[in-house]
Amino acid sequence: MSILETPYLNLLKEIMTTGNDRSDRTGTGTKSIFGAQMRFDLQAGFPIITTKKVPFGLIKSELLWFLRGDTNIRFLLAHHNHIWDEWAFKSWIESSDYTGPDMTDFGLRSESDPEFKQVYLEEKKKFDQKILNDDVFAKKYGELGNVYGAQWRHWQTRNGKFIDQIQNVIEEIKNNPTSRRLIVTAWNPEDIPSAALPPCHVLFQFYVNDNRLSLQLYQRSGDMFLGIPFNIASYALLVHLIARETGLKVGDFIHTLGDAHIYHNHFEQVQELLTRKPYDAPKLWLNPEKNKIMDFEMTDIKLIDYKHHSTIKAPVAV
Ligand SMILES: Nc1nc(=O)c2c([nH]1)NC[C@@H]1CN(c3ccc(C(=O)N[C@@H](CCC(=O)O)C(=O)O)cc3)CN21
Ligand SMILES: O=c1ccn([C@H]2C[C@H](O)[C@@H](COP(=O)(O)O)O2)c(=O)[nH]1
Repeated sequence: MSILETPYLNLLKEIMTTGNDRSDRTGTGTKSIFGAQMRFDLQAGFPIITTKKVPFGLIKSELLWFLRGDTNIRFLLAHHNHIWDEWAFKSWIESSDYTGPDMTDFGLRSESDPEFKQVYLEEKKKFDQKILNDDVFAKKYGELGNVYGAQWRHWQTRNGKFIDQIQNVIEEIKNNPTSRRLIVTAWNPEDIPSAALPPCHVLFQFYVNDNRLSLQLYQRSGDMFLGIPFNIASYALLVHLIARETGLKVGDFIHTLGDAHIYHNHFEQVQELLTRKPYDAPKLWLNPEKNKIMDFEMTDIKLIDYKHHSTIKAPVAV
């Protein structure tokens, strides 16, 4: 059987050997190429990376969070998902309400200074607890602004109305499957200056052929080691969910990247990953009793036979 993650492994190799050395916003430094594409046949299995352990539970809770139109990290914390913490924490420590120890540049500093890392982890733990237990605090500091959930489900128009792009595209897929306008965009130029992190997965388009639903994503910036395995699994899951609601089978997921990069402090991890032999891809199980994306909960979504190598830890660039 062919190995589903081959396009991912090949792209890692290509960036390691031909990538440009570039400085970046986070001060970490990357090797990067511009313009790349991976294609995954979703009939052949579920494209989750097997050469390291990818925490699928976090991917499920993040996607359900987007689909709820939620932009507050409280829902994620309640599901033990911490992948968005740093960006909320940043707005907290930069606010005038924060009076704790100096947290300037906490991302990079905690990598080089173990003593500081302890102080930082303590502060972040307190922050997370406060988000979970204090409604007023959560409303003010758990909010990430107009991130994916907001743009997908309640894009705000000039005249104060809201557009539900997900509901609209589902209707269009059902009623007008050959449409070439089956698009959802998260990139709203008006919101970019105020966003904690401008959207990385910027725009996606659906395509229906032979009763199969395909999706192509344009991602402007991809952290190949940490972010991309999440993004691949997340969009593959989205195709399955929308296919379920529209009564279609799954087709391809095509992942198109702008700046595809590997951070300098991920090189060793990437080398280690590339020595590993991938396993056959698992299958996705969706609760057969559910048909509407909004009805899906964590326990309605499972991977069957996800065989994988061990976790490889890597620091996230903030
Ligand atoms: N530099 C950077 N890379 C990203 O991938 C990224 C951002 N920033 N900012 C926004 C989101 C948050 N994302 C993240 C953040 C952290 C992990 C991460 O640390 N993943 C670990 C597991 C974490 C855990 O188990 O809690 C991994 O091994 O995949 C992954 C994606 C993706 N995005
Ligand atoms: O879903 C995501 C979200 C973020 N990333 C990565 C890509 C970059 O490394 C950073 C974002 O930094 P920018 O300077 O805004 O490009 O996060 C990802 O891979 N996937």
